[in-house]
Amino acid sequence: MKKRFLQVENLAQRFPIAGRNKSLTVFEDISFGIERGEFVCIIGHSGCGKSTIMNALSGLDAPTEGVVIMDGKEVSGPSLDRGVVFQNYSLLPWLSALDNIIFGVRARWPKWSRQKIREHSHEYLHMVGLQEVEHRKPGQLSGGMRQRVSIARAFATQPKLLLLDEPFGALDALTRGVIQDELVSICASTAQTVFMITHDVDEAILLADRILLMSNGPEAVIAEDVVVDLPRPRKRGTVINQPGYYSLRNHLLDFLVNRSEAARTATTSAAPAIINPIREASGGPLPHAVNA
Ligand SMILES: Nc1ncnc2c1ncn2[C@@H]1O[C@H](COP(=O)(O)OP(=O)(O)OP(=O)(O)O)[C@@H](O)[C@H]1O
Repeated sequence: MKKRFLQVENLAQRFPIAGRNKSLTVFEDISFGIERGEFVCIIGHSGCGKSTIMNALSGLDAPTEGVVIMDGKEVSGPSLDRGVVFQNYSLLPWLSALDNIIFGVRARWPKWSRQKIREHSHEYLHMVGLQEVEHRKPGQLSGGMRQRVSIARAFATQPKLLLLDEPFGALDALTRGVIQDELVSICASTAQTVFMITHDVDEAILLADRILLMSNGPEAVIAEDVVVDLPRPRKRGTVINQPGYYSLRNHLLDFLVNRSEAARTATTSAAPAIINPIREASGGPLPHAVNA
């Protein structure tokens, strides 16, 4: 079997239940892969185990069983090869926006000169449009600006894999849209490999090459590996006009509303079924949108 850049093999996670001689099986026998340069989103109801999978990919937590192999090496702890952006920004409050990025860049390339580190960090602050506020500390920035600094810092360290855990969850719709557009263009220009958790079906369609659909927990499975067969570059305002957009969107919503519970017992194989709703629908008329 062809090995992908990131290979997740038979992952299981169990946590002891306090005061009981039992454990909680969050998921078992999860396998999937990601190609270099791919953008993969994972969607599933609250508590199904998305963050637990991300923790295993980042190396922050060891799985109970199974392995994660990145670029031929087993993930056995955190590494600067993997950048993580959380919902709550995790910036250092005593450093300016620019110094927060410099901090990450210096850790990544300790032998670089001060000037090179500064220029490189500047470039990424510029990329997210924050050059005007480089001297401000996180407490003097809006939530959206703070999240842009986090994203700039993560991209500036050029990790082999970028892990995004609902990075826009706390932002208002307008700011979220602006940063999504930035993410689309940064990913297009850097071919960054990304694994992202989101609850937002439209965001996943805008950004992803593939969307993994997770059944409800406990004992969750990745039931489907949905191909997002829409041309790039995608734009927020026009992607909805692409043929097949609503077939894809309805497929995802139908899973979340109607199928995510039963999928847990219906899925028998560790590798999820590969589904291409756009291609499947291309022969017939497009269905109407489901109200989200
Ligand atoms: N350290 C831990 N100890 C015990 N149980 C845990 C631990 N971490 C996670 N869990 C449990 O594992 C399950 C999956 O949690 P996880 O945070 O991965 O879900 P999620 O899909 O990311 O949820 P959400 O969308 O709400 O963030 C939950 O039932 C949670 O309570």
